[in-house]
Amino acid sequence: MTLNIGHIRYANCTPIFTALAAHFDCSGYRFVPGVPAHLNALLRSGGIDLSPSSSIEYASAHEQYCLFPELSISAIGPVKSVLLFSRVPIERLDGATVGLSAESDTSVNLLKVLLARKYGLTTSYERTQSPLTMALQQYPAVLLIGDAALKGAQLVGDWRVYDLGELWHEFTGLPFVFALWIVRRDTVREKRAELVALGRDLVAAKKLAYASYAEIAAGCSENAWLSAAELVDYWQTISYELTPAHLEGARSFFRHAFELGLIPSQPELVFLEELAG
Ligand SMILES: C=C(O[C@@H]1C=C(C(=O)O)C=C[C@H]1O)C(=O)O
Repeated sequence: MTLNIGHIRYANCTPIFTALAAHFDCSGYRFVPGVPAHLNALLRSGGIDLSPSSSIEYASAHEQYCLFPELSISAIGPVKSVLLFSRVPIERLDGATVGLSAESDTSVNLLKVLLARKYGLTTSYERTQSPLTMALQQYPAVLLIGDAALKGAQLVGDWRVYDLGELWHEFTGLPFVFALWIVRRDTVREKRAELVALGRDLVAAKKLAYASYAEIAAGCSENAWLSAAELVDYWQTISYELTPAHLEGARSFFRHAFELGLIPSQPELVFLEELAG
């Protein structure tokens, strides 16, 4: 039975997907590319079975989902690819309308939590698909994620750049979990054995990837716009683990999001192996 797996088409996912394809039998998998917001919608509707996807998507519909253990896309401090570009110091955004990446669901809510709780600001938000320099003519500040943020950081302009992983770490002292590996419970009922095998292979692929970042960087398409050394540095910045500290960071984010009315409830973090067969 085929497993339909979301593949975030960002550089942050390249190591694990490359290692999975290089070392494991992927003939039972169909990979569905997309940006996180698109993959979140596919997960919700059953268009895919599982994906590394926005942690807030898990929180928003957790009755439908469970998680793979030991895997995430997180940061313990700066992340390099979730950036607020701002024409004014962040403290001066009170009353402003901030432009938001249309690709993100977690980071837009992280920004809302930080501006409200760390800085005590009241702000409005609008989604935008405009390129950075155009968007910054329309909004005093713009949030980008993924490859668009990495590319934005290469531009020189009259703006400040705030790294949301770093701001969260300053605020809480905790890791921030941007993406979890989210699995539909429907799929667990139908394809548990395939999911267990994939979860095991992904953890092994992660470890193989750690040992071969330079080789993966040399062979991947992203090195057309980010040097191999910068890619390795980026992957070493990201934390792909899901330790108790990561879980504490996720719970803390969900608590703030719930208190601000951004999610309907505070979810339990339920893992695949905890679901009855
Ligand atoms: C670190 C990142 O984490 C991501 C951010 C996401 C979001 O904001 O919804 C979702 C998946 C991750 O790719 C990034 O994309 O730069």
